[in-house]
Amino acid sequence: MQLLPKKGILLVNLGTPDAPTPSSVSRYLKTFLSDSRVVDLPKILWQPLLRGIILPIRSPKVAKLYQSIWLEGGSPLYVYTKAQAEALSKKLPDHEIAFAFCYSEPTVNMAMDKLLSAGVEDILILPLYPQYSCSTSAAVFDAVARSLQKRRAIPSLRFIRDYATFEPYIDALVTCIKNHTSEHGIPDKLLFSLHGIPVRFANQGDDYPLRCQATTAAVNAKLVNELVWKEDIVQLTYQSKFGKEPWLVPATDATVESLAKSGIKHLQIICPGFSSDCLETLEEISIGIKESFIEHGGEKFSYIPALNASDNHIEMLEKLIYQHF
Ligand SMILES: C=CC1=C(C)c2cc3[nH]c(cc4nc(cc5[nH]c(cc1n2)c(C)c5CCC(=O)O)C(CCC(=O)O)=C4C)c(C)c3C=C
Ligand SMILES: [Fe+2]
Ligand SMILES: [Fe+2]
Repeated sequence: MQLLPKKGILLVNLGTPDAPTPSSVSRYLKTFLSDSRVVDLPKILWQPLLRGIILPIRSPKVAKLYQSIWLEGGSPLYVYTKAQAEALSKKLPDHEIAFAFCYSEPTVNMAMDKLLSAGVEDILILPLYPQYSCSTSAAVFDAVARSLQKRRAIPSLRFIRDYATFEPYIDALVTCIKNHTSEHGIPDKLLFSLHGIPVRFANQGDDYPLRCQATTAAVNAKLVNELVWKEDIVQLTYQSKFGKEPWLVPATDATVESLAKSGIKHLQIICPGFSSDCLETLEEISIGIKESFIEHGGEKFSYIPALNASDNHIEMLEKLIYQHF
Protein backbone atom coordinates (compact mmCIF):
# COMPACT_ATOMS: atom_id res chain seq x y z
CA MET A 1 0.00 0.00 0.00
CA GLN A 2 1.37 3.40 -0.99
CA LEU A 3 1.12 6.07 1.70
CA LEU A 4 -0.33 9.40 0.57
CA PRO A 5 2.17 12.28 0.76
CA LYS A 6 1.71 14.47 3.83
CA LYS A 7 -0.07 17.68 2.86
CA GLY A 8 0.64 21.19 4.02
CA ILE A 9 -1.08 24.51 3.60
CA LEU A 10 0.79 27.79 3.59
CA LEU A 11 -1.31 30.93 4.18
CA VAL A 12 0.56 34.03 3.07
CA ASN A 13 -0.30 37.66 3.63
CA LEU A 14 1.51 40.92 3.03
CA GLY A 15 3.42 41.64 6.23
CA THR A 16 3.22 44.15 9.02
CA PRO A 17 5.55 45.78 11.54
CA ASP A 18 6.31 43.90 14.77
CA ALA A 19 5.87 47.06 16.86
CA PRO A 20 4.12 50.41 16.27
CA THR A 21 7.41 52.27 16.42
CA PRO A 22 9.23 54.31 13.74
CA SER A 23 12.19 51.89 13.64
CA SER A 24 10.03 48.80 13.25
CA VAL A 25 7.78 50.48 10.65
CA SER A 26 10.86 51.65 8.75
CA ARG A 27 12.31 48.10 8.69
CA TYR A 28 9.01 46.74 7.38
CA LEU A 29 8.47 49.46 4.77
CA LYS A 30 12.07 49.10 3.56
CA THR A 31 11.58 45.38 2.81
CA PHE A 32 8.11 45.95 1.35
CA LEU A 33 8.94 48.91 -0.87
CA SER A 34 12.21 47.34 -2.08
CA ASP A 35 10.29 44.53 -3.80
CA SER A 36 10.21 45.31 -7.53
CA ARG A 37 6.78 43.65 -7.69
CA VAL A 38 5.51 46.59 -5.62
CA VAL A 39 7.69 49.47 -6.82
CA ASP A 40 9.40 48.81 -10.14
CA LEU A 41 11.50 51.98 -10.53
CA PRO A 42 15.18 51.41 -11.38
CA LYS A 43 16.95 50.49 -8.09
CA ILE A 44 19.64 53.13 -8.61
CA LEU A 45 16.98 55.86 -8.52
CA TRP A 46 14.51 54.32 -6.08
CA GLN A 47 16.80 53.12 -3.26
CA PRO A 48 18.34 56.56 -2.45
CA LEU A 49 14.85 58.12 -2.55
CA LEU A 50 13.39 55.35 -0.37
CA ARG A 51 16.19 55.35 2.22
CA GLY A 52 16.97 59.08 2.18
CA ILE A 53 13.49 60.63 2.03
CA ILE A 54 10.51 58.27 2.12
CA LEU A 55 11.46 56.06 5.10
CA PRO A 56 12.60 58.90 7.41
CA ILE A 57 9.47 60.96 6.68
CA ARG A 58 6.85 58.22 6.39
CA SER A 59 7.89 55.83 9.19
CA PRO A 60 7.13 58.09 12.21
CA LYS A 61 3.81 59.17 10.67
CA VAL A 62 2.74 55.62 9.86
CA ALA A 63 3.94 54.37 13.29
CA LYS A 64 1.44 56.80 14.91
CA LEU A 65 -1.33 55.37 12.73
CA TYR A 66 -0.41 51.82 13.77
CA GLN A 67 -0.53 52.93 17.44
CA SER A 68 -4.20 53.87 16.96
CA ILE A 69 -5.18 50.32 15.90
CA TRP A 70 -2.63 48.12 17.72
CA LEU A 71 -4.04 45.06 19.50
CA GLU A 72 -2.79 43.19 22.56
CA GLY A 73 -1.34 40.41 20.40
CA GLY A 74 0.30 42.80 17.92
CA SER A 75 -0.65 44.33 14.61
CA PRO A 76 -4.23 43.42 13.56
CA LEU A 77 -2.95 41.84 10.33
CA TYR A 78 -0.63 39.58 12.37
CA VAL A 79 -3.27 38.74 14.98
CA TYR A 80 -5.97 37.78 12.44
CA THR A 81 -3.67 35.88 10.08
CA LYS A 82 -2.33 33.82 13.00
CA ALA A 83 -5.89 33.19 14.23
CA GLN A 84 -6.92 32.02 10.73
CA ALA A 85 -4.04 29.51 10.67
CA GLU A 86 -4.92 28.25 14.16
CA ALA A 87 -8.61 27.86 13.31
CA LEU A 88 -7.77 25.99 10.10
CA SER A 89 -5.39 23.67 12.01
CA LYS A 90 -8.30 22.65 14.23
CA LYS A 91 -10.55 22.04 11.22
CA LEU A 92 -7.91 20.13 9.24
CA PRO A 93 -5.96 18.03 11.77
CA ASP A 94 -4.51 15.80 9.01
CA HIS A 95 -2.85 18.76 7.35
CA GLU A 96 0.14 20.75 8.49
CA ILE A 97 -0.79 24.47 8.47
CA ALA A 98 1.63 27.38 8.50
CA PHE A 99 1.26 31.11 7.98
CA ALA A 100 3.79 33.56 6.65
CA PHE A 101 4.26 37.11 5.43
CA CYS A 102 6.03 38.43 2.35
CA TYR A 103 7.66 41.36 4.16
CA SER A 104 7.88 40.44 7.86
CA GLU A 105 8.23 37.45 10.17
CA PRO A 106 7.32 34.63 10.06
CA THR A 107 8.76 34.80 6.55
CA VAL A 108 7.81 32.42 3.75
CA ASN A 109 11.22 30.80 4.16
CA MET A 110 10.65 30.21 7.90
CA ALA A 111 7.22 28.70 7.24
CA MET A 112 8.66 26.50 4.49
CA ASP A 113 11.28 25.20 6.96
CA LYS A 114 8.47 24.40 9.40
CA LEU A 115 6.39 22.51 6.82
CA LEU A 116 9.31 20.59 5.32
CA SER A 117 10.73 19.59 8.67
CA ALA A 118 7.28 18.21 9.59
CA GLY A 119 7.63 15.87 6.60
CA VAL A 120 5.22 17.68 4.27
CA GLU A 121 5.65 16.66 0.62
CA ASP A 122 2.72 18.43 -1.04
CA ILE A 123 2.09 22.12 -0.29
CA LEU A 124 -0.87 24.30 -1.21
CA ILE A 125 0.14 27.97 -1.29
CA LEU A 126 -2.82 30.16 -0.40
CA PRO A 127 -2.09 33.88 -0.82
CA LEU A 128 -4.74 35.60 1.28
CA TYR A 129 -5.62 37.98 -1.56
CA PRO A 130 -8.98 37.12 -3.13
CA GLN A 131 -8.24 39.22 -6.25
CA TYR A 132 -5.01 38.46 -8.11
CA SER A 133 -2.50 41.27 -8.58
CA CYS A 134 1.13 41.20 -9.69
CA SER A 135 1.87 43.34 -6.62
CA THR A 136 0.51 40.76 -4.16
CA SER A 137 -0.18 37.18 -5.33
CA ALA A 138 2.79 37.21 -7.73
CA ALA A 139 5.01 38.51 -4.93
CA VAL A 140 3.97 35.47 -2.86
CA PHE A 141 4.89 33.25 -5.80
CA ASP A 142 8.35 34.89 -5.94
CA ALA A 143 8.89 34.42 -2.19
CA VAL A 144 8.03 30.72 -2.46
CA ALA A 145 10.37 30.28 -5.44
CA ARG A 146 13.20 32.09 -3.59
CA SER A 147 12.69 29.90 -0.55
CA LEU A 148 12.99 26.71 -2.61
CA GLN A 149 15.85 27.91 -4.80
CA LYS A 150 18.68 26.53 -2.66
CA ARG A 151 16.99 23.37 -1.38
CA ARG A 152 17.97 19.92 -2.67
CA ALA A 153 14.50 18.42 -2.27
CA ILE A 154 11.47 20.46 -3.18
CA PRO A 155 7.86 19.48 -2.46
CA SER A 156 4.94 19.22 -4.87
CA LEU A 157 3.32 22.64 -5.08
CA ARG A 158 -0.11 24.03 -5.85
CA PHE A 159 -0.75 27.75 -5.98
CA ILE A 160 -4.10 29.51 -5.64
CA ARG A 161 -3.87 32.42 -8.05
CA ASP A 162 -7.09 34.05 -6.89
CA TYR A 163 -10.56 33.33 -5.56
CA ALA A 164 -12.38 36.52 -6.58
CA THR A 165 -15.51 34.67 -7.77
CA PHE A 166 -15.27 31.45 -5.71
CA GLU A 167 -18.89 30.96 -4.71
CA PRO A 168 -18.34 30.32 -0.97
CA TYR A 169 -16.27 33.54 -0.83
CA ILE A 170 -19.10 35.49 -2.49
CA ASP A 171 -21.57 33.86 -0.08
CA ALA A 172 -19.40 34.75 2.92
CA LEU A 173 -19.42 38.42 1.83
CA VAL A 174 -23.18 38.34 1.20
CA THR A 175 -23.78 36.92 4.70
CA CYS A 176 -21.51 39.53 6.22
CA ILE A 177 -23.34 42.39 4.45
CA LYS A 178 -26.77 41.00 5.37
CA ASN A 179 -25.78 40.66 9.03
CA HIS A 180 -24.46 44.21 9.03
CA THR A 181 -27.50 45.76 7.33
CA SER A 182 -29.89 43.93 9.62
CA GLU A 183 -28.19 45.69 12.54
CA HIS A 184 -27.37 49.09 10.96
CA GLY A 185 -30.07 49.42 8.26
CA ILE A 186 -29.84 49.58 4.48
CA PRO A 187 -27.47 52.44 3.51
CA ASP A 188 -28.00 55.01 0.75
CA LYS A 189 -24.76 53.77 -0.74
CA LEU A 190 -22.48 50.78 -0.12
CA LEU A 191 -18.90 51.14 -1.35
CA PHE A 192 -16.76 48.12 -2.16
CA SER A 193 -13.38 49.67 -1.45
CA LEU A 194 -10.45 47.65 -2.76
CA HIS A 195 -6.76 48.46 -2.49
CA GLY A 196 -5.61 50.33 -5.60
CA ILE A 197 -2.65 49.67 -7.86
CA PRO A 198 -0.93 51.88 -10.47
CA VAL A 199 -2.97 52.04 -13.71
CA ARG A 200 0.28 51.15 -15.51
CA PHE A 201 0.30 47.66 -13.89
CA ALA A 202 -3.17 47.01 -15.33
CA ASN A 203 -2.13 48.35 -18.74
CA GLN A 204 0.82 45.95 -18.66
CA GLY A 205 -1.44 42.93 -18.12
CA ASP A 206 -2.40 42.75 -14.43
CA ASP A 207 -6.08 41.72 -14.52
CA TYR A 208 -6.65 42.95 -10.93
CA PRO A 209 -9.32 45.55 -11.88
CA LEU A 210 -11.33 42.86 -13.69
CA ARG A 211 -11.08 40.58 -10.67
CA CYS A 212 -12.31 43.41 -8.38
CA GLN A 213 -15.21 44.11 -10.75
CA ALA A 214 -16.05 40.40 -10.82
CA THR A 215 -16.26 40.15 -7.02
CA THR A 216 -18.37 43.30 -6.77
CA ALA A 217 -20.78 42.20 -9.51
CA ALA A 218 -21.18 38.68 -8.07
CA VAL A 219 -21.94 39.91 -4.54
CA ASN A 220 -24.33 42.61 -5.73
CA ALA A 221 -26.16 40.18 -8.04
CA LYS A 222 -26.84 37.88 -5.07
CA LEU A 223 -28.04 40.72 -2.86
CA VAL A 224 -30.39 42.03 -5.56
CA ASN A 225 -31.56 38.49 -6.27
CA GLU A 226 -32.28 37.88 -2.60
CA LEU A 227 -34.25 41.16 -2.56
CA VAL A 228 -31.98 42.71 0.06
CA TRP A 229 -32.22 45.82 -2.10
CA LYS A 230 -33.70 46.73 -5.46
CA GLU A 231 -31.65 49.67 -6.57
CA ASP A 232 -28.03 49.63 -7.50
CA ILE A 233 -26.56 51.10 -4.36
CA VAL A 234 -23.23 49.32 -4.69
CA GLN A 235 -20.15 51.04 -6.13
CA LEU A 236 -16.56 49.82 -6.55
CA THR A 237 -13.79 52.24 -5.52
CA TYR A 238 -10.02 51.98 -4.94
CA GLN A 239 -8.16 53.13 -1.83
CA SER A 240 -4.67 53.59 -0.35
CA LYS A 241 -2.95 55.38 -3.24
CA PHE A 242 0.83 55.59 -2.83
CA GLY A 243 3.13 57.83 -4.89
CA LYS A 244 2.57 60.24 -7.74
CA GLU A 245 1.65 58.14 -10.79
CA PRO A 246 -2.04 57.52 -11.66
CA TRP A 247 -3.73 54.70 -9.74
CA LEU A 248 -7.03 52.98 -10.43
CA VAL A 249 -10.11 55.17 -10.15
CA PRO A 250 -12.59 56.06 -8.78
CA ALA A 251 -10.69 56.69 -5.59
CA THR A 252 -12.47 55.90 -2.32
CA ASP A 253 -11.55 59.20 -0.64
CA ALA A 254 -12.72 61.45 -3.52
CA THR A 255 -15.89 59.37 -4.01
CA VAL A 256 -16.83 59.59 -0.33
CA GLU A 257 -16.33 63.33 -0.32
CA SER A 258 -18.50 63.85 -3.40
CA LEU A 259 -21.20 61.44 -2.15
CA ALA A 260 -21.44 63.37 1.13
CA LYS A 261 -21.57 66.69 -0.74
CA SER A 262 -24.26 65.38 -3.08
CA GLY A 263 -26.57 64.57 -0.18
CA ILE A 264 -25.87 60.90 0.63
CA LYS A 265 -26.55 60.65 4.36
CA HIS A 266 -26.01 56.97 5.18
CA LEU A 267 -22.86 55.29 3.87
CA GLN A 268 -21.42 51.85 4.50
CA ILE A 269 -18.07 50.54 3.27
CA ILE A 270 -16.84 46.98 2.91
CA CYS A 271 -13.27 46.11 1.88
CA PRO A 272 -13.61 42.63 0.33
CA GLY A 273 -10.01 42.49 -0.91
CA PHE A 274 -8.67 42.47 2.65
CA SER A 275 -8.95 39.01 4.19
CA SER A 276 -7.96 40.54 7.53
CA ASP A 277 -8.50 43.93 9.00
CA CYS A 278 -5.34 46.00 8.96
CA LEU A 279 -4.06 49.55 8.85
CA GLU A 280 -5.75 50.19 5.50
CA THR A 281 -9.21 49.22 6.75
CA LEU A 282 -9.17 50.08 10.46
CA GLU A 283 -7.34 53.40 10.22
CA GLU A 284 -7.78 54.63 6.64
CA ILE A 285 -11.44 53.64 6.22
CA SER A 286 -12.99 53.15 9.62
CA ILE A 287 -11.37 56.27 11.13
CA GLY A 288 -10.14 58.55 8.29
CA ILE A 289 -12.83 58.08 5.66
CA LYS A 290 -15.56 58.19 8.32
CA GLU A 291 -14.27 61.59 9.50
CA SER A 292 -14.21 62.89 5.92
CA PHE A 293 -17.78 61.69 5.25
CA ILE A 294 -19.15 63.41 8.34
CA GLU A 295 -17.12 66.55 7.71
CA HIS A 296 -18.60 66.87 4.20
CA GLY A 297 -22.22 66.52 5.29
CA GLY A 298 -22.78 62.77 5.78
CA GLU A 299 -24.68 61.60 8.88
CA LYS A 300 -24.36 57.86 9.39
CA PHE A 301 -21.32 55.78 8.52
CA SER A 302 -20.29 52.24 9.25
CA TYR A 303 -17.44 50.02 8.18
CA ILE A 304 -18.27 46.35 7.61
CA PRO A 305 -15.41 44.38 9.21
CA ALA A 306 -13.24 42.00 7.17
CA LEU A 307 -13.95 38.28 7.34
CA ASN A 308 -10.95 37.92 9.71
CA ALA A 309 -11.08 34.65 11.68
CA SER A 310 -14.90 34.38 11.70
CA ASP A 311 -16.45 30.90 11.29
CA ASN A 312 -17.87 32.22 8.04
CA HIS A 313 -14.35 32.87 6.72
CA ILE A 314 -12.73 29.71 8.04
CA GLU A 315 -15.44 27.53 6.48
CA MET A 316 -14.92 29.34 3.18
CA LEU A 317 -11.14 28.83 3.32
CA GLU A 318 -11.68 25.16 4.14
CA LYS A 319 -13.82 24.80 0.99
CA LEU A 320 -11.19 26.62 -1.05
CA ILE A 321 -8.50 24.27 0.25
CA TYR A 322 -10.63 21.20 -0.56
CA GLN A 323 -11.24 22.51 -4.06
CA HIS A 324 -7.50 22.56 -4.71
CA PHE A 325 -6.40 19.41 -2.83
C1 LIG B 1 3.39 51.01 -4.61
C2 LIG B 1 2.84 50.74 -3.51
C3 LIG B 1 1.80 49.76 -3.16
C4 LIG B 1 1.08 48.84 -3.93
C5 LIG B 1 1.18 48.58 -5.42
C6 LIG B 1 0.22 48.13 -3.03
C7 LIG B 1 -0.68 47.11 -3.40
C8 LIG B 1 -1.46 46.39 -2.49
N1 LIG B 1 -1.38 46.37 -1.11
C9 LIG B 1 -2.33 45.52 -0.59
C10 LIG B 1 -2.58 45.25 0.75
C11 LIG B 1 -2.07 45.98 1.83
N2 LIG B 1 -1.30 47.10 1.76
C12 LIG B 1 -1.01 47.52 3.03
C13 LIG B 1 -0.23 48.62 3.40
C14 LIG B 1 0.55 49.37 2.51
N3 LIG B 1 0.52 49.34 1.13
C15 LIG B 1 1.49 50.20 0.62
C16 LIG B 1 1.82 50.40 -0.73
C17 LIG B 1 1.34 49.62 -1.81
N4 LIG B 1 0.41 48.63 -1.78
C18 LIG B 1 2.14 50.81 1.75
C19 LIG B 1 3.27 51.80 1.65
C20 LIG B 1 1.56 50.28 2.91
C21 LIG B 1 1.98 50.56 4.35
C22 LIG B 1 1.23 51.59 5.02
C23 LIG B 1 1.61 52.95 4.50
O1 LIG B 1 2.79 53.32 4.59
O2 LIG B 1 0.69 53.62 4.01
C24 LIG B 1 -1.64 46.65 3.97
C25 LIG B 1 -1.69 46.81 5.49
C26 LIG B 1 -0.53 46.27 6.26
C27 LIG B 1 -0.73 46.34 7.75
O3 LIG B 1 0.24 46.16 8.46
O4 LIG B 1 -1.80 46.60 8.29
C28 LIG B 1 -2.30 45.67 3.22
C29 LIG B 1 -3.07 44.50 3.73
C30 LIG B 1 -3.04 44.96 -1.70
C31 LIG B 1 -4.19 43.97 -1.55
C32 LIG B 1 -2.51 45.48 -2.87
C33 LIG B 1 -2.84 45.25 -4.29
C34 LIG B 1 -3.90 44.71 -4.75
FE1 LIG C 1 -0.70 48.13 -0.01
FE1 LIG D 1 -2.69 53.64 3.62
